[in-house]
Amino acid sequence: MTELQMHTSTAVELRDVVHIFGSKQAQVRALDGVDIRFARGSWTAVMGPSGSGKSTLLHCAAGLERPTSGRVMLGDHDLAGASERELTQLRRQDVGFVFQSFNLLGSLTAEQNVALPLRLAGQKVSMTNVRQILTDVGLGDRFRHRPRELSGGQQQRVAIARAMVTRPAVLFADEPTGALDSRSARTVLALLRSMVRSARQTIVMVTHDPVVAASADSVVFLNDGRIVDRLIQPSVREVTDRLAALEA
Ligand SMILES: Nc1ncnc2c1ncn2[C@@H]1O[C@H](COP(=O)(O)OP(=O)(O)OP(=O)(O)O)[C@@H](O)[C@H]1O
Repeated sequence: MTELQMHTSTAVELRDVVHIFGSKQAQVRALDGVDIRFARGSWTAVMGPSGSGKSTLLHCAAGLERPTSGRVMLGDHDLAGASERELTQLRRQDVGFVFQSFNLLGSLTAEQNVALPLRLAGQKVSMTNVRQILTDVGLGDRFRHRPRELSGGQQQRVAIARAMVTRPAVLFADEPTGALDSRSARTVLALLRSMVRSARQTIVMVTHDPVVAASADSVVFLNDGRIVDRLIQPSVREVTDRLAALEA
């Protein structure tokens, strides 16, 4: 049995999801009937041309955006029926995010930023654990630094540490290696792999980089708000070729 075949349960599922932005005169159909299932303990990269709907897919899957129609299941929870309060609770307990903009709080140190999701969820904060995660992302000597005292790549790693600290069932990441040099990117990709392998966490990641995408178990391709292909354990070359064909 392959690693992929062992994944039995579903972490996230989108069923016929449509998402329309804007009013009648200027409507954009960002997602146009998306059906996809992300198995527990799997790592999926989402790729596609600019404007194809990748971020919208991530936001709908994570419950940050309510789709215009269709259903989103997060584990056993149907997000369509969830109240704002239930959604907030789900996001705090079951979901981690890494955004392109990092979203760190400028007045807090790196370790305070990482500890924040635990505090918000009312969980006990172990500073040893927080510092271990910061050390894992290569910031063992930056615990007390504030975001403005860190480089863009270091801030991105704090954001990754913060998303990992609650050990979320699903981690959603938008360009998680976008601001990193190739060495830091490799460290982060190895961390993501270990989350999937040892803790059976699920990762859904948007990326423009074929090398990063090929680190995942599978790569989903979007075009004009529709899923047009899915490659299982592709090579960098296969990803590059498929993307080039879509962007042509
Ligand atoms: N808040 C919004 N209001 C109106 N249109 C939007 C909004 N957000 C996104 N869109 C439109 O929806 C479509 C999909 O956007 P989305 O950000 O999901 O694409 P993407 O594939 O992530 O793009 P990129 O690779 O450039 O980040 C685009 O045409 C975009 O202009």
